[in-house]
Amino acid sequence: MTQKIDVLLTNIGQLLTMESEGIRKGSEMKAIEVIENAALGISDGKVVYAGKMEEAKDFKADRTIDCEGGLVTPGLVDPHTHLVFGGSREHELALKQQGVPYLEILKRGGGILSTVEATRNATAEELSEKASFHLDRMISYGITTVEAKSGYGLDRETELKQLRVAKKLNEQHPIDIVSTFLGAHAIPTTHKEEPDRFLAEMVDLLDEVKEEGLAEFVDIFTETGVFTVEQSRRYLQKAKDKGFGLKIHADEIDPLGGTELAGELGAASADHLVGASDKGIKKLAESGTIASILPGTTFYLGKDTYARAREMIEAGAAVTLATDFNPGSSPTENLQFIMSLAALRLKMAPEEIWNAVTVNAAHAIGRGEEAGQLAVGRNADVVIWDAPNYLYIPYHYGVNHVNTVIKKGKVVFERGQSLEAVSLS
Ligand SMILES: N=CN[C@@H](CCC(=O)O)C(=O)O
Ligand SMILES: [Zn+2]
Repeated sequence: MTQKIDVLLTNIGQLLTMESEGIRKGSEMKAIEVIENAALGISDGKVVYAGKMEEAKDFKADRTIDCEGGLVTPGLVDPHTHLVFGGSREHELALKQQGVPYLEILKRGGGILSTVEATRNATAEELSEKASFHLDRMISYGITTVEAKSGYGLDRETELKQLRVAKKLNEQHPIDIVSTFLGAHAIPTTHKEEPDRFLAEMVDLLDEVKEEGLAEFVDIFTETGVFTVEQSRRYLQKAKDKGFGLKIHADEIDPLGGTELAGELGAASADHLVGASDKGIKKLAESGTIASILPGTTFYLGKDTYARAREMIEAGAAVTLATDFNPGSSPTENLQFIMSLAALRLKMAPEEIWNAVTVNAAHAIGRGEEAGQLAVGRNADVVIWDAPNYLYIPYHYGVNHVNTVIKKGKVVFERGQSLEAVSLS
């Protein structure tokens, strides 16, 4: 019997549904379900069919999209970005080339602090227009859900301004935005000698952030010259008591022990982890805190040592990957490039990489039940790729392989001609 639906994707060479009951940890990250010669049915913004093409004959769709034998996957989830900020920092590239370290630029009042100044000076409209431009680019790269941190205000007014911009964009833009309060991103020059007083001011802001529904998570930069592990523990415990989920910029540059702290506090994720200790890795595996690895940042900071993803996976931890999109240490919206770095530098297997940017990424930002999978009944957030199979995306690096992006059943990005599929057929 004929069943009327809104959209039917036909002629899918490989369909990755990424169906998973929960977070994928350790060896589970190798699991991947591939349906060949598949079709995907969508109605009212939800997936109504994901299976073999020959079993989809009874669907009558308002719109049919021929995927030309290409790959179809869930929309990608980027679980760590600094989306809303003023200005840009291209002038820092020359300093980096001269060998000036990232933390030294910050110490001189540049780095994060220069973006703080630009963000304080920008109007909400200017910030929104700029962030919207970056969101459009993210969608074009296949990202349909993104986390966005504040942290370029370091004062009440500007932190709230950033978070309100993100909240409004979440309502207006097709992409789903999950907000994190990162008021503890750096010590402002006004509080240089009084980091504890500064953290107390940020704690005072938390009730307001909660009441206005401006953030679900609270994050802190635990790093040499920024906040100590002890300060981070006290700060995050207060945030946890107020009902926020936790995240930590942990062991990005110096191995201070932020990874252990994330596990100890039951954080949703510990992010960066380049200097994570053996003890920290063990703690991640035991605690269920997701290891959020940001290889684009290591690449852009010109480091040779990357986070020990293999050891984390082998210890049984769940790994996710993110762009860390920000104006200083990782100015890119291209999560596909991050997938290539994960293959080449982190030695992650393609199956692990796909689990990292879908299932685990969604869980890292509290969207495990909605995003990152194409099971019947879930949101139809879908990417149609100009690529013949899932191995192809990390392999052919540095370019955009997206053909079409569908968000909650609506086409939100279309490249038009399927260049790769044409040349690959
Ligand atoms: N390390 C701290 N925060 C960002 C960088 C922010 C910036 O440099 O503007 C990060 O995750 O890399
Ligand atoms: Zn970050």
